[in-house]
Amino acid sequence: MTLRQIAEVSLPTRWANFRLLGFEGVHQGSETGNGYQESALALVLGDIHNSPPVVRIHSQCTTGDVFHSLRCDCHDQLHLALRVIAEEGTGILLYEHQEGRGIGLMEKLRAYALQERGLDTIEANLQLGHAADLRDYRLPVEILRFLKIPSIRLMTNNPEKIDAVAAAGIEVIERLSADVPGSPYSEYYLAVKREKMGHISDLAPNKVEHFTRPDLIR
Ligand SMILES: Nc1nc2c(ncn2[C@@H]2O[C@H](COP(=O)(O)OP(=O)(O)OP(=O)(O)O)[C@@H](O)[C@H]2O)c(=O)[nH]1
Ligand SMILES: [Zn+2]
Repeated sequence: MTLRQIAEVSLPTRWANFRLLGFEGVHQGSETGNGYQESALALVLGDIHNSPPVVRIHSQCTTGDVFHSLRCDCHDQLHLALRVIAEEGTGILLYEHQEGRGIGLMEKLRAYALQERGLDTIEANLQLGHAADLRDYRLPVEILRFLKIPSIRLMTNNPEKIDAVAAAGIEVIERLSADVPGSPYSEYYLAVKREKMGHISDLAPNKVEHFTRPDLIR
């Protein structure tokens, strides 16, 4: 992958005055010559080279991030990460555009519709012909390399993110919990992440079997 920095600007927010860096990653084509491009944002605060910074790799979730959907925990996780980085005075939030665990927004809506008919998040993806999780973390890892970050404190409950960062040679010296309180609308979704996707969580209220129907309360 070839990484290109697009621009660096100031981004004052309610939490802190971040530096916002845009990046484009160009994946070289295979023998067919079909390459593709993806983009990501890095919100950077403070001196990230003084000690291993807090890093959050956040996957785009339009429904949660923009519209504050209660079906998932994304909105609260995004705010938690920005707040913790502001409190630490230093850190990096990487916002990558693999919406819907990589299937895209329209396919995620199709998956939501299937969930309203009783499937869980994994079953819905599979029914649509997708893997349970299509994401890879090459672009965020390349950005960390570009920023010359050898070791980090990673905020996540997803073991795959920890493994992807470590496999790329960036040391994860600490995992910070990404737990946020759920809602009645997200309980089932969170239980499936814990029990079927191996996500780590200190909040373990209900088991998947406890639910007689998906997380949708009409
Ligand atoms: N396909 C699909 N994607 C979903 C669904 N609900 C949320 N997402 C997407 O899931 C992504 C967030 O991933 P999560 O599995 O919630 O959490 P994570 O990023 O893997 O793990 P953490 O670092 O602990 O937050 C975002 O891209 C959301 O758009 C769903 O029901 N189906
Ligand atoms: Zn979400």
